[in-house]
Amino acid sequence: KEAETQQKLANVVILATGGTIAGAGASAANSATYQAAKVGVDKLIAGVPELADLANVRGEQVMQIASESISNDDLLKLGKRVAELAESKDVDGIVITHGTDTLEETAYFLNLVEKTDKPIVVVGSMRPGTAMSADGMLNLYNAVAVASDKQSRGKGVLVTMNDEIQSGRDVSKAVNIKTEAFKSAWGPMGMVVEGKSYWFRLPAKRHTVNSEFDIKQISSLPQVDIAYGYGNVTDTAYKALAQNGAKALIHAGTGNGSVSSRVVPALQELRKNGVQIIRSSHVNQGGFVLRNAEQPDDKNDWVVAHDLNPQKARILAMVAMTRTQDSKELQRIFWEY
Ligand SMILES: NC(=O)CC[C@H](N)C(=O)O
Repeated sequence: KEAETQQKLANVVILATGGTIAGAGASAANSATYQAAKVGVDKLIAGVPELADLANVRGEQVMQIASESISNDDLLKLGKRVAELAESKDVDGIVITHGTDTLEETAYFLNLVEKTDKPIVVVGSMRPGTAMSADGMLNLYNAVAVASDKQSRGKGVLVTMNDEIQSGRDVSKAVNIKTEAFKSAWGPMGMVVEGKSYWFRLPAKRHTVNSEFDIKQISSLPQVDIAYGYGNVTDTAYKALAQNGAKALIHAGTGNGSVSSRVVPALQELRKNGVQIIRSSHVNQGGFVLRNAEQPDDKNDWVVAHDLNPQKARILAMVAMTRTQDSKELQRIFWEY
């Protein structure tokens, strides 16, 4: 009988990378003061025995770090392992446990480069498993539920936090400390309740199987950096980043990606020297940058990031620049993904 149920259940692999979902604090009252990336994947799985009702689950420890320390090489390593598993006949879905600080970057990266329609779900938690009202167990249960559900196929990389199913492209950490940390300007795609998914929206942007990018063809990512716009800003950071080897600079601009008159000449000069300039907005949850609004992008030969926040714009620029150095092509890619 047990063998029969196992056959019917989906096979889900949990790739663990660290973060608070693998965190541990000294006392149950430590919801914010604790060490991330302490608990191994087998212990995480053993902590939620109900996972066995949803899927045949097995775990792999890909790395064990706090997500603010994830490097481009880590992204490539994870992306390549996801692709290998997605090709395997006996894998139906993949869950990635991840720190929440850069979860949105990894989810968007995978959304761009994984050529599969199998569900890929990225999940984290805001409180360590040792804390009162820890959220990791339920978030993980929901992630495995979504990853084992055929309905989740072909919808791009997903994020399950706080009972919601979010698009990995759109979602961003908008609140810290609280468990309702992840929001999208365009709303969640659905809800997951007691192991069942309820869908309401589909992504309109190109992703996974419809993407022109493929992790198998990417062996390194170019250096792309971010500089922040604010009152009284100088061009020091922009120049220093370029001097240090940045192939593209993401301007984390004020408002609709506006650029201070003290910074404009440096960015024009850098573009002439071959550095791509990409204007985004650091407005929380709703930056929206249009070409030639605020700055003459056609004249300057700059690119706009549209609704992508600066950290997501960095991911797309890196992936795009593995294929093209042409600013018009880059702009097309920024409209389509
Ligand atoms: N809630 C979290 O996961 C944050 C922990 C840590 N800073 C990380 O991103 O991995």
